[in-house]
Amino acid sequence: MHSHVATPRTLLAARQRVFAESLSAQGVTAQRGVEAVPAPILRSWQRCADLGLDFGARPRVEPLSQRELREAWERNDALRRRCRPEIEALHADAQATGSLVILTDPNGLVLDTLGNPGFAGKAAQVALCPGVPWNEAATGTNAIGTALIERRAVEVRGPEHYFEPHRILSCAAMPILGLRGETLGALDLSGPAAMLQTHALGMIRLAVDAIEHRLFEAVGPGREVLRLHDDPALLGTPREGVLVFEEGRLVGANRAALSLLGLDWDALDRTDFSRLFPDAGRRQPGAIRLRDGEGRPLHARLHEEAGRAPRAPRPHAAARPAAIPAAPDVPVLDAATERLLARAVRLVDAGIPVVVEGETGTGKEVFSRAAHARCARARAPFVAVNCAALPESLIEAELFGYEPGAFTGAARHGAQGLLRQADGGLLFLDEIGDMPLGLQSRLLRVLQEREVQPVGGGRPVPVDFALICATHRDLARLVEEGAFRADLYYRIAPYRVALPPLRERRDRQEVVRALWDRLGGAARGVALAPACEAALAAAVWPGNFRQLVGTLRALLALADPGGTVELDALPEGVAQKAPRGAAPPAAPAPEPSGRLDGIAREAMRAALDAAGGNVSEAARRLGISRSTLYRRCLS
Ligand SMILES: Nc1ncnc2c1ncn2[C@@H]1O[C@H](COP(=O)(O)OP(=O)(O)OP(=O)(O)O)[C@@H](O)[C@H]1O
Repeated sequence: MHSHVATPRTLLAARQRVFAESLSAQGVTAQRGVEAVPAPILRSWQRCADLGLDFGARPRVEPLSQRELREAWERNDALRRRCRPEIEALHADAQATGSLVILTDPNGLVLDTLGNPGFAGKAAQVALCPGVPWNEAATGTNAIGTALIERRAVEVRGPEHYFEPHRILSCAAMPILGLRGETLGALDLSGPAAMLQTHALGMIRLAVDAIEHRLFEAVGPGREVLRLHDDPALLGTPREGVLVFEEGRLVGANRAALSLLGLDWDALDRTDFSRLFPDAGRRQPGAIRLRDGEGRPLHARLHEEAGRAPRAPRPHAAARPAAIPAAPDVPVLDAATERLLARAVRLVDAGIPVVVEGETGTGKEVFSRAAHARCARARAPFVAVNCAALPESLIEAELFGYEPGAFTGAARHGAQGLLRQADGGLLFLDEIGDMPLGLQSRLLRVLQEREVQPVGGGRPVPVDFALICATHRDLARLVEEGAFRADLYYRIAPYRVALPPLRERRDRQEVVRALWDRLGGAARGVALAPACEAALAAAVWPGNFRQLVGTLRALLALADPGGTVELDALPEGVAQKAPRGAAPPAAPAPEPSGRLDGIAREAMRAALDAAGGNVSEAARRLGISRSTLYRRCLS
C-alpha cells in the first residue's frame, strides 16, 4: 500500500507540472515535483502516456448493450455470487458515506455498482456504471484498472486520476485472486473526491481477504490444506495464510501465506511441502508447529479435504476426461439464500440455534455446512447426525456416548458420543422431527445445562457447540400433535430458515447453468442446447437439488467432450413441466448463426474464453488488435 503524504493542492501542482511537460518524452519519474505522487500512480501515469492517452480529453468509452451486459453477468456468475456477502456488508456503509461498492470482471469491466443513489448519478456522468470497462487502457489511471495491473490494493484520489473528468472521484480497489493467483475480478469503493474516504482501502482489503479466504472452503477431494500464521490468534481468520498441497506439492495459496514464507506465485507446482518445511517430519492432519524460511515459529493446522485423492494421471489415460464430481464443490446460492446464510452465521456466532426447513434435497445440509464454514467455529468440527437414520436403540448411545460396559455390545473402552465430538464446533441434527420423545428430553437437558451425561453413568462432561437442526416436517404441527416437545421446540427454533423447493424458484435456468458449470460442463466444453436447458429448468424436480444434480451428472457422463446435449438426451419424465406461474423465463432465442458477424463474434468469445479472459492474449491468438477485439466483442 502506498502512503499519502500529499495534500490535494501539492498533488494538483505535481500533476500540472508533470502533465505540462511531455510525459512520454522524458518519463515521469525523471521530472521535478513528482515526490508528492505515490509510486503506483506515477507508474500508471507513465503507462497511460505510453499508450498515447490524452489526459485533457474525455475518455472514449462505449458501454455494453443490455444484452452484452447480461452475457457478462452470466460469464461472471460464480464471481458475483461469491462476492455477494461482502458486497452486501459494504453496501450499507457505502449508502451512509455517499459512495458506491463496485465489482468488476478480471478486465475491469464494471459488473455491479451498489450504494448511494445520489453519488451513483454523479458516477454515471463519468461512465462509472455497469457495462463500462475501467481498465487503464480505456479509462487511464483509476483504482480498478491500476489495481488490476499492479496486482495489489490501490487508492486513487481526485487529481491522481489520469483523465480530468475523473477528478471528482476518490476510489480504492483491490484485485480478487484465485487459488493459483489468477485474477478473478476487482472490488472497489468509490466516493466523491471532496470527501476524505479514510477507511475505504482498509475496508476493501478486509472484504477481498474474506472473499479469497472462502475459496479455500472446497479445494477438491484428497487435497491437503495448511493454514498458518505466526500469531496463533489469527489462525482461523481470513488473515491466516493458506496453502494447498496435492500429493505433497504446492498447488494453491493465498497472498498471506506467500508473504509469510517469502514466496511468490511462481512457487506453485514446483515446491514440495518437505522443501518448504524441512523439519516438519510427516504430514499429519491436525495442529503442527512449523518454521518459516528464516527459522521463525509458525502455528499451523493441516486438514485433508474429504474424498479420494485424485490419482496422478497415467500417460495413456491423459485423454480421458476427469471424473464428474458427486456434487458441485461450491454450492449454488441465490441472493435470497445468501442473505439467509449471512443471518444464520450471525446467529450461530451469537450462540443461537437455527432450524433449517425444506423438502428433501433442497440443500439443508449444504446450507448448514456453508454456515459452519463461514462462522467463527469453522476450524472446529462439523458433526452431522441423522436422527431418522439411527436405530432408536442406538441413537442415545451415539449421541451421548457411553461408559465401558454400559450395554451388551458396547465397546470395551466406552465411546465419547457425537455431542462431545462436536465440542467447540457445530452440531447438525438432521431430521430432528424424527427424534423419539424420550431422547428429546435428554437433548433439552444438554442444551440447558451445556453438559453431557454418558449412557451408563459417569460424570457429566461440559460441552460447547453451536446447533443447527434440519427437518422436512412441520415442527410446529408436530408440537400441536404432541409428537414434539414444545419446550425443546422453543429452545431450538428461535430462528427458522425455510429453503424453497426448486419448482418455486424463478431463477431455475440460472441454477441449471451454474450447476452445469460447477459439475464440469464448461471445463469439458459440453454445452446444453437452449431447449434442453429450458426443459431442465421447467421440470418439477420432486427430489430438488439432489435429483437435478444427479440428472446433470448423468447427462455429462453420457455427453461427448466438446459436444452439445440436445433435448432428446433427457431422461423420460424430465420434460414434465412445473406448475404454471412458477415457470422460469423462456430460454433466449438462439442467434442466427449463419451471419458472418455472428461467427466472428463467436470466434472472439471462444478465444477470450481460451485465454481465461485475458484480452491481450486473446487478441494475439486471433491476430487482431486489442482495440478491435474490444470494439467487436466487449463493448
Ligand atoms: N445450493 C446447492 N448448490 C448445489 N448443490 C446443492 C445445493 N443444495 C443441495 N445440493 C445438492 O443436493 C444434494 C442434497 O443436498 P442436502 O443433503 O443438503 O439436502 P437436504 O435438504 O439436507 O436433503 P435431506 O432432507 O434429504 O437430508 C447435495 O449432495 C448436493 O449435491
